[in-house]
Amino acid sequence: MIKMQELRKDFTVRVKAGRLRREKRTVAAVDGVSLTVEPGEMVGYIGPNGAGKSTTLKMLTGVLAPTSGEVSVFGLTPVPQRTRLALRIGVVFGQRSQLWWDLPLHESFRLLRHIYRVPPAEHEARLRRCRELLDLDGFLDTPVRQLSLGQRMRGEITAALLHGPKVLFLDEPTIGLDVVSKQAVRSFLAELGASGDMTLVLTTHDLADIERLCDRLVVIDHGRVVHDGTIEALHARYGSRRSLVVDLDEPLPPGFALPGASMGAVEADGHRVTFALDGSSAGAAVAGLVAVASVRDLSVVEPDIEDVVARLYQAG
Ligand SMILES: Nc1ncnc2c1ncn2[C@@H]1O[C@H](COP(=O)(O)OP(=O)(O)OP(=O)(O)O)[C@@H](O)[C@H]1O
Repeated sequence: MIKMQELRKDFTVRVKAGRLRREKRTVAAVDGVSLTVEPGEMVGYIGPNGAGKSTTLKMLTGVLAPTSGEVSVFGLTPVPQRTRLALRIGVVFGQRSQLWWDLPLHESFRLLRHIYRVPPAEHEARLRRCRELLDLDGFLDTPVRQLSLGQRMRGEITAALLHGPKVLFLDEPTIGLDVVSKQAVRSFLAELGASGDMTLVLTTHDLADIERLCDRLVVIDHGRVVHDGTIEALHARYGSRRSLVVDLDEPLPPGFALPGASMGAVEADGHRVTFALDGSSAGAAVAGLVAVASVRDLSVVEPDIEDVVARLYQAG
């Protein structure tokens, strides 16, 4: 459905070279990316600032022509076939609005129906679903320029879906949103993805988006793919482990060892101990522990994706 083969985008920039002189330099924003995305996948495309995420999305949606390599979406080449492609994809770029600034939100939706020539019944059905799930009714009559960022983003996502695309590209859909809007957007996208017939590619700096939404994580750095796989695969690659934190009535005896787990931090005079779960399940570790110690409280802590990704960026 989406194919990129050795995709590359160079920009020429002018950089300072001495007090007055400026010289031209070529920056490889995307440096040979090859990826295939199958129908129904939900792909998180992440990377540090300037890694090349937005540039990739712009090439996928026909905004920018690649310097070299190949890109196709539904078998269409985005730049020359941009109009045909636009009928089949939805695009949400935080900084570029597809809404009419001075018109009430519902007027933008009406105009989009005419532009895309969507049959009224289909338009109504899609809009109804978005109104319900994204809770739009409170601000449908408000001019777009008066909407909060979170309200506008909910409007943008609706606008991107009204013509019934099967692929949705989103660039930072939750950036700057308040907690409620963030939650609404995430739940909505999760439901959209769960339907199985929508392909979703999103860039984000918020890894909670990825954990909630994406079954595949592509990490890009300096224009190159440095990881492509599930979040679990990323944890496995970096040796991240779940940990078991226990509060004890009495400290453990000296030299205590728990099979399948290694002891980490010991705090509160030995009354709180953290074990990294190496191989065993949390249940087996807990059973081993309660057999020898009086456990007051415990929790299993999942590995932190922020940590793993930070390590990955550093390695990159
Ligand atoms: N129009 C442009 N002209 C010159 N350089 C550009 C242009 N657009 C992007 N770049 C450069 O290309 C590189 C990749 O930028 P891009 O916006 O794709 O990164 P990003 O991963 O989306 O970053 P961020 O997370 O900060 O949005 C950066 O070095 C950026 O400065």
